[in-house]
Order: sequence, then C-alpha cells, then structure tokens
Amino acid sequence: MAHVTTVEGVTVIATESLSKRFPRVTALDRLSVDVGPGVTGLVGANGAGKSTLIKILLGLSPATEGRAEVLGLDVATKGAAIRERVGYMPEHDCLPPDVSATEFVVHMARMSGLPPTAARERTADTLRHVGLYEERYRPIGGYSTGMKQRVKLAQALVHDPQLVFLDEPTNGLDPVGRDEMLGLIRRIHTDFGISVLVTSHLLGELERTCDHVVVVDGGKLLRSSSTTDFTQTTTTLAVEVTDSDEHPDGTGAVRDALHARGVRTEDGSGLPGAGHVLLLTAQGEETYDLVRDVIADLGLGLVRMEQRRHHIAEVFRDDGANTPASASPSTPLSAPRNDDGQRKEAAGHDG
Ligand SMILES: Nc1ncnc2c1ncn2[C@@H]1O[C@H](COP(=O)(O)OP(=O)(O)OP(=O)(O)O)[C@@H](O)[C@H]1O
Repeated sequence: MAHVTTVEGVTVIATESLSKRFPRVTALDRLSVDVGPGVTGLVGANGAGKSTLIKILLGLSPATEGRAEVLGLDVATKGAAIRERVGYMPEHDCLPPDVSATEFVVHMARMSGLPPTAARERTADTLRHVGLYEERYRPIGGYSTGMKQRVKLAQALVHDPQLVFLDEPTNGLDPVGRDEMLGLIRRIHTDFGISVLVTSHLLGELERTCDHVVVVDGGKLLRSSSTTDFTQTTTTLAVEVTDSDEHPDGTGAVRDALHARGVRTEDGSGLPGAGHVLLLTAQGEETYDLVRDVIADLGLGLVRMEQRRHHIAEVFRDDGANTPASASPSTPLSAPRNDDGQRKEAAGHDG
C-alpha cells in the first residue's frame, strides 16, 4: 500500500486486498486500489459494493479481511479521526422532514465540533454554495429531490473536510438537476481543493466529471485509471456531413466515394454521442485531405471531422448477460458474480 498523504500527486485512499463478506454475499472481494487527490468516480452496477466500500472507509463497518487507509489513517482503528476529516453524503433519503435545511445543517456542523457562530456562518455559506437560498428556511419535508440532494451535500461539506464521499448524488434527479449536481461536485474540488470520491452506476456522467475512474463489479476491481486513459484518443476519425438536393443522403455519398478510393468506413450512428457519422481509420494527414476533397467534390458541407475518443461505457459490453468486458483485448475483464450467484442491474450509460 502506498504511503498516504494529502499532498498533490499521492494517495488519499488506499485499500489492500479488502474483503467484506455477508452471510450470503461477498460485497467486496480482495479489492486493492489507490486513489489520489482530485475527483474520483467509483462506478459499478447496483450491488457492486460501492456503498459497502464507503462504509468501511468511514470506519463504520469492519472489513472481513484486508486493510484500508484514508488520509493516512487506518480505517480499523482511526474511524473517528477519519470522520472528522471526511464528509459523507449517504445514498438514501435520511433527512428529517420537520426541520429546515438551515436548522439541520447547523446541527450537523455543531455535531462536527464547530462552535455556534462558526456553525451558523459555515451553514449559510455552504447552503449558498450548493444553491439553496430562501427555501433554506422552509421544512425539508416540502423539498424536491434535487433540493434534498443539495442539503445532503451541504451537510457533507459544512465542517470543511479534506475529502468527501458522495454516494449516488445524482440519484432521482432529472437531466438538468443531474448536470447541476455534477457541476457542483466538480467545483467542490476546483473551488475548495477538497478531494471527492463519487459513486454512480451511470458511466457517462463520471466520464464528464472525474479525473480518475475506478470500476468495480461483484466486489472486484475491474479497472482503475485516469479518465483521459479511459477516453484516449484513437486513430479513428468521425466524419459528419450535410445532405444536399443532389445528395439527399450525404453520408452515404461520402461513404461510396471513399469506398471507390479504397477507404473502408463504418457507420458510427449507434455509438454513444454519435449522430449520423462515418468512422474511418486515419492513416496520417493524407486521410484528412482525402476526406476533405471527397466532400468538396460532392458539394457537401462538413459538419465535423474529429478524432474519436473511447467512452468509458466501452469497458462494458452487453453480451446478453450484462457482462462487463474490456474495451481492448489487452485488458481482459472478468465477470465475477456475488456468492449468491446473482448479478444485479448492470451499470449503464446515460448517453
Ligand atoms: N448489511 C448487509 N447485509 C447483507 N448483505 C448486504 C449488506 N449490505 C450490502 N449487502 C449486499 O452486498 C452487496 C453490495 O452492496 P452495496 O450496497 O455495497 O452495493 P452498491 O454498489 O452500493 O449498490 P447500490 O447502489 O444498489 O447500493 C449487495 O449484494 C448487497 O445486497
């Protein structure tokens, strides 16, 4: 296990062969992973072991085997010290309906040891930061899901932690609410320098938000790498063109013209984020020139021509059994199952 400190570039969370067995289920199975500063996504299907890992890292639930450190503190013996330094946003709705956001967050700040005045000031700042204004004086019971998620986020931040664990913070939010929450999460790190471990079963949103992504399935580590490695630039070119009166299927016309010049293409329409696009392998500058000339000769407009990037979702392939699989043959991924043989809902891509 790496030496752990909060200095940029080294590990803030480290686990070594960490296992958690319940009577019928192995929730974590010899998980060894190091997480550095920044925003890290922990992605996996429902039941993959994400919440279990967070509870162990907070010192709230003992591991069956293995060990883990958070901010250099051993989770088995230093739970209280870890919880002083780490904020936690739980997955499920756990807010008291009859008190206001201000009352609740002040209470949580006081529980964290802040004196009364500091607790009130920090609460006001934090609620403003998460986007709760006048409504912060109303009882939480009348809040929307998005507002409740913001209150849960605020209470995780109010004691100015070095690190926060956010368990499925976008759960139950509509696309706009999800984007707002992801923006807030990003700013937790950029504005305050707080490191973030955020869980989700939606791969696409982690791709946009995180510096680093850890993928777990059936309690096992599938992959841990920087988001840029996940979304590496490939030599595949994505080309999208306009249609014209002469060529009502502009894409088809370009495809035929390229085929006539010996360039193979694929239809990329089914890929995440792709519209009506052609994919082809770039063989250097000549390929760009050829595509440009073909489009110009046909009198079509070029909408975009860009190098395609891998999407994190490509580490998962639906082969009928929702089996996670590798994006490349060089990183084979197993398809472990829990002890009870069940596989829960597979991790999805939110487009
Ligand atoms: N206290 C418990 N007793 C028995 N089994 C448990 C307990 N807590 C979790 N599990 C099981 O351990 C596995 C991992 O659960 P966990 O909640 O960590 O998954 P998760 O990845 O967080 O998914 P979700 O987002 O659905 O909570 C699941 O099969 C779950 O049923």
